[in-house]
Amino acid sequence: GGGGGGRFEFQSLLSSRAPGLDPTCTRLRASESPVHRRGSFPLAGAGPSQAPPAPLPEEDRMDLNPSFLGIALRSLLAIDLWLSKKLGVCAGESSSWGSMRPLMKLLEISGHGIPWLLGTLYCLSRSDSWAGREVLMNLLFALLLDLLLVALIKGLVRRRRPAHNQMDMFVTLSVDKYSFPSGHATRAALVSRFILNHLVLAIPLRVLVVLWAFILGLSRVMLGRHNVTDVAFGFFLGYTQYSIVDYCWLSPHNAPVLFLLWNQQ
Ligand SMILES: CC(C)=CCC/C(C)=C/CC/C(C)=C/CC/C(C)=C/COP(=O)(O)O
Repeated sequence: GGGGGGRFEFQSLLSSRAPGLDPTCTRLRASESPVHRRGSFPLAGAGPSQAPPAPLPEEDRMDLNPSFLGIALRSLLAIDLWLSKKLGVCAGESSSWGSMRPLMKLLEISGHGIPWLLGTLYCLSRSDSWAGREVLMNLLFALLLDLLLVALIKGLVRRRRPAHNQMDMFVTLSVDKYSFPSGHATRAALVSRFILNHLVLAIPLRVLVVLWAFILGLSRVMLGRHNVTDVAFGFFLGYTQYSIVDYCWLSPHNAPVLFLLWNQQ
């Protein structure tokens, strides 16, 4: 509104902030906005001596000054969605790189939980040395920990997979309808760090392991399964999981029962 009434309304909103409200941002209460107040204008009787109004429920407020962190997160999210859409070049058969889709799906299977779990169990059953069994037992523990943590975070965050994803994945768990974090990216980082630390490999093979992890992560975005941030956080989580496994390293000294039980198989 124009004139003194309008100016007074503006001042009263700034100076009579309710003590319970966030002091870092000016909140405009919906019921006090000029739109809602149209009937009660001008505020001649509502002077500064009047007691501050009681805070309204959260849903009745509007942030005029979102925090720097909020703006940064929203911007990151917008860039994430835009970049992920641009990189999703194998999301469908008719996409620009649609002919590469079968290769990307082969990569997908190379990082799937089932081949890794079954492969580890098979090697454990064939291993005839204590040292080999110890490493494989820890790899099994790492893979199971990974499945558990990823399922937990996916269930908590519940971020939907990108709209351009086709849900045609090989055996999934119910939480795999969610995309944050990428289970393939966590496994890629975890398993490659594990292999690099526990297998003696020639340099070209070590490079190949790192390349596999990186390309597997990239293929998740190219297939349209994930946004870039799902994969980036997946790599971080998988890398950290290895540190947890290394810290809790199972051995015949700290987990004798586990090793004895396995030996009786
Ligand atoms: C064999 C043993 C000891 C236990 C089995 C444990 C178990 C529940 C295995 C399930 C494996 C499974 C179906 C994993 C899902 C892998 C997957 C599709 C992840 C999704 O990856 P994302 O990158 O799309 O997030």
